[in-house]
Amino acid sequence: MTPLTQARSRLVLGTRGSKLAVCQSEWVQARLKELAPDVDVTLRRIQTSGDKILDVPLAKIGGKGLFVKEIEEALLHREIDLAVHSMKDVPAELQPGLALLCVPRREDPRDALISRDGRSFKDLPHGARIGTSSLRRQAQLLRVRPDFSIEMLRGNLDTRLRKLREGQYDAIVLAAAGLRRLGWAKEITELLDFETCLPAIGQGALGIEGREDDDFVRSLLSGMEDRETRTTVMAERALLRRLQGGCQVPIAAYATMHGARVSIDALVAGLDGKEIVRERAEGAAEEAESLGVRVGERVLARGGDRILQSIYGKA
Ligand SMILES: NCc1[nH]cc(CCC(=O)O)c1CC(=O)O
Repeated sequence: MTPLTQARSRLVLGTRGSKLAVCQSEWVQARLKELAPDVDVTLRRIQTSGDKILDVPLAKIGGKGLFVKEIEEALLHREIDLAVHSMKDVPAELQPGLALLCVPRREDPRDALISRDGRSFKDLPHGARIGTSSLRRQAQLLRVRPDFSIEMLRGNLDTRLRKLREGQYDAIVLAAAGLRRLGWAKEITELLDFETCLPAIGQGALGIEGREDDDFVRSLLSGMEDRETRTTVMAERALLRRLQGGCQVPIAAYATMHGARVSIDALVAGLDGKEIVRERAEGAAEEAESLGVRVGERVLARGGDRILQSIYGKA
């Protein structure tokens, strides 16, 4: 092994500064303390451009990469040794030389409705003001409740909840996983089922990124790896790469595993945000490898090509 991948007694874990990012990073730090008590892991906060630019929807400023660019640079410059991401914020492709060294067990992937007066989704008044900047959430909510008035909402979870409490919205939609990790599950009015709102790719899952040749960190993290989460999230991300999705084209997908079979529910909102294509792509992965199931033509052909046609007009 090269010197830089040898055992080290100190590691630096890079994290964004949001409450959720720090909470997720501290959880990994605590798990590493259990798994490797002799290794000292310190957190280093790194502000990303996605954290700085808060006054426009992500779709307009370049999407997911804004939450990881500066962190990946710190990894490549060896300023940090690992970083904890929400998988839904990780672009389809990582920077060369970097890898997801660990994918722990997934939290609840569903979206959650938080309404100001506790009213459920179906009881929200006609024309209710719903706070979300996610095209994926917007397209699916309007399909069921075209009367809703969707209004932009960005910022960290605490900011979004504050804006709701201040009366700027009748309800907002957030990922249940983030609320649960912060101990705010009591804020949830209703968990939205997959028929109403299919999750973002990777929603509820964490990914721990590091240098792909860092066998030491990879071995430390192996005790936190969850094979089923890795396989299903990799299947969703393979679909993301095939559909070249991102914030601009609202894609939702959720993969489940039954033995060695992986099935993916995928949804792509038409470019006008109105037409919804919902397909269920069934497919048997010859083997669900630890690096993630191969999302072969068979899986996509059963559903993906119709999805591709809905976006690009071609298989
Ligand atoms: N950039 C927003 C973001 N990234 C990850 C989560 C939630 C945590 C997760 O999905 O694991 C959230 C908040 C939200 O969508 O409500």
